[in-house]
Amino acid sequence: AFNAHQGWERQWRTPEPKAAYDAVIVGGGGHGLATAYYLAKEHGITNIAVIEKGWLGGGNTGRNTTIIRSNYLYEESEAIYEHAMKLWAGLSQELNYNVMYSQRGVLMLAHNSHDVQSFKRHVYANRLAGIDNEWLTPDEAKEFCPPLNISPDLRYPIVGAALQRRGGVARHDAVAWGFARGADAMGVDILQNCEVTGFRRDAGGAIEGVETSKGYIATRRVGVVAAGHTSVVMARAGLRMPLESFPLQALVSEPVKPVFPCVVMSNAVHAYISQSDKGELVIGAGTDQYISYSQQGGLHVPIHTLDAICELFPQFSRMRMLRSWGGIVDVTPDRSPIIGKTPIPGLYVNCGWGTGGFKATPGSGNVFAWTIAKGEPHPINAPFTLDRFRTGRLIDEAAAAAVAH
Ligand SMILES: Cc1cc2nc3c(=O)[nH]c(=O)nc-3n(C[C@H](O)[C@H](O)[C@H](O)COP(=O)(O)OP(=O)(O)OC[C@H]3O[C@@H](n4cnc5c(N)ncnc54)[C@H](O)[C@@H]3O)c2cc1C
Ligand SMILES: CSCC(=O)[O-]
Repeated sequence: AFNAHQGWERQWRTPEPKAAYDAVIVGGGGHGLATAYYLAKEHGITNIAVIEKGWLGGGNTGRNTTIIRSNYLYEESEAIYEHAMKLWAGLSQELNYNVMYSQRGVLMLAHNSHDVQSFKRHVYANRLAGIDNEWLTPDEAKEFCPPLNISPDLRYPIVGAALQRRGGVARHDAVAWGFARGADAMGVDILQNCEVTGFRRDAGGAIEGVETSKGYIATRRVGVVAAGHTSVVMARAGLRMPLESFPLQALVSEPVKPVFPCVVMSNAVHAYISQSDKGELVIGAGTDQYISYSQQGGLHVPIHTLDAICELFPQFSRMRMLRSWGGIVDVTPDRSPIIGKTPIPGLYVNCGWGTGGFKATPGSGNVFAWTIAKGEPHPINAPFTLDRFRTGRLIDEAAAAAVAH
């Protein structure tokens, strides 16, 4: 808000680092800020620093297409994404900040018999878990989303769709700002433009502090929530992570009147689309197929996605695209996150959300805060161990992770 006397009121302080904190969160994205918020709010730990090398929300949290849903296959996944969905429902009230959460429905298109089998399996699994998901015929899909082209002449005709009516979108910036303002109000220091460059460990190997671009900070608890850079940060602690980082691109069109009622995703043609409250069509692509820490990608990827969008929604073929961008998504071999302890005492990690972690933001921060506060994982994130890649107890969500992988 603009204040005639103070100018733009600060939503959060810009403190200098203290010499020591009870906990440090590496990464000022939605997951990191949510973790700090819930550490303070639910566990009474307020002497915390969130250390962000750029500006808060400038990573994937501020670059994603904001799709929110919980229609994943395995019970472990259903639990964490549903935990998030329940927190999303009251998040604007919780933060006293309008995160513009809109449950407009997420429609996942089936284009072939494999898609039909896969999505129907998700529908049945979700219903067994008490999660809404329903199978639609092409005509029913078009009734729910009138712009959809269900002509049998399509290169990849639509043969059905899975609809999660509770799915939707939210405003990504507001999520970061809301958690940042709430955490700051409880005494959390958010240190922007400050990069974690290393870790210090005591004689027993436990964490005793972090090196940063603004000097050393002592702490016995560090939570790394660095998304696409997690592998880089954890390597500085001597840990090699089962992650690969890829560019994932998105783009927006010129703003138009409300024309698109829901979210539509298509795995087969690598495209997903919704319309922002400002009127832009928000369009997402699949990942570029090479490992990179660039927040840009190849032009061929959005062009391929726009081909698919124009075939699915011919009325958009003359829309002008305003801008495209990329983020760096950290992908695990089974497309499920890693949230928990590491082999280094005092070092915790929350990563591997790949192309689909925005939807988990409040749930992820909530259970990661529990894990850091108590030194043990919450039952909801307990299955998402780093060790599963050694034991083989994988949680394979490649199908549910959907379009982008
Ligand atoms: C184009 C695109 C579209 C997407 N669409 C969706 C979607 O529709 N739905 C969905 O659920 N998910 C989506 N995602 C994925 C989602 O954005 C991410 O999984 C999620 O936002 C990750 O949140 P985060 O807070 O962990 O990461 P970020 O928001 O990336 O935060 C990590 C932060 O760590 C900081 N950092 C890194 N290294 C250091 C260091 N050494 N020191 C200090 N700070 C450091 C970074 O600067 C960054 O700000 C999409 C991603 C992209 C890129
Ligand atoms: C970028 S894909 C979005 C999702 O996972 O719902």
